[in-house]
Amino acid sequence: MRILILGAGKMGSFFTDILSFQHETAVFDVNPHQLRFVYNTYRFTTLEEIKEFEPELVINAATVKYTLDAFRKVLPVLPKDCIISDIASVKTGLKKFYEESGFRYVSTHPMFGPTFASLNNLGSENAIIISESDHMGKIFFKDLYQTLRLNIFEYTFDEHDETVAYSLSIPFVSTFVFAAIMKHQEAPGTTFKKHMAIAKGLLSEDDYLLQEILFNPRTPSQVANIRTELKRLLEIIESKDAAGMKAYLTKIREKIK
Ligand SMILES: NC(=O)c1ccc[n+]([C@@H]2O[C@H](COP(=O)([O-])OP(=O)(O)OC[C@H]3O[C@@H](n4cnc5c(N)ncnc54)[C@H](O)[C@@H]3O)[C@@H](O)[C@H]2O)c1
Ligand SMILES: O=C(O)C(=O)C[C@]1(C(=O)O)C=C[C@@H](O)C=C1
Repeated sequence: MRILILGAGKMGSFFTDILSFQHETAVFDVNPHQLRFVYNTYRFTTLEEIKEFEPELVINAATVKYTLDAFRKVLPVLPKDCIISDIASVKTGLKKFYEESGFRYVSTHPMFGPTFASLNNLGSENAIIISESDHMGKIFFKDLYQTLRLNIFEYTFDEHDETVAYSLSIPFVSTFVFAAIMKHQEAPGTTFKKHMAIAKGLLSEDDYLLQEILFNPRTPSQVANIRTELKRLLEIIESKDAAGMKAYLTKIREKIK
């Protein structure tokens, strides 16, 4: 299959890497320097090259802020039967865009990235496939993700946004709060070091990616739960309420079972 990948960043180079052995791949990036890090693939910098390549599938791995721009730029040079796809962490605006595009589409979200996951062992990682997607497109990504041993879940666009509002924003916000009150530690303990590693990894991610995950309309109510729990915890701590503490620990241990 002829596959065009938009964006030669963290995820684009990963997808190029895994697809280039079985498919004819090409990578297009607006920043030609990024193309130095992709191998065994065509490296495109112009729309003419894309047109000539006649891709059958496009995987949009451009910076999340530019997902729609990247599509809009290449759509005019794609064959009409090409399937377009994205792997964006935030699906805002995509459903409408796809429906109006006239192209078959498939939207998925690999719930991992190179910051924390080991990309050569993804057996404990997950991927979401959006159920509104085209049948053939879904089959392609199901096969690919199965080959990577990922656990696959099928959600609608709405269910995806709801899940992400919880499963990304809660750890993100907890980590931001940890970082916000951070003081340099000369002799940190193990738990501190683990939190610190997460904070450093997370804060190395693209600002816009972090922002868009938190600006998901469903996020504020999730973050408000953190405030409620912190208030309760502070009451227990300030009043040295041993029974309250025990009950609280029992409650939260149940939660993580
Ligand atoms: N990083 C992660 O952990 C992760 C995980 C899952 C999904 N995603 C999603 O993958 C996508 C890419 O994220 P990333 O972390 O690889 O980003 P990245 O910043 O590492 O790379 C993005 C690349 O896109 C290029 N680009 C920008 N505009 C472009 C355009 N119009 N056309 C072509 N290329 C363009 C940039 O030059 C850059 O090389 C995003 O949609 C993100 O939400 C990221
Ligand atoms: O970079 C990583 O390894 C991640 O874990 C990335 C992570 C996450 O924080 O869970 C961040 C954004 C995604 O869309 C999916 C996963």
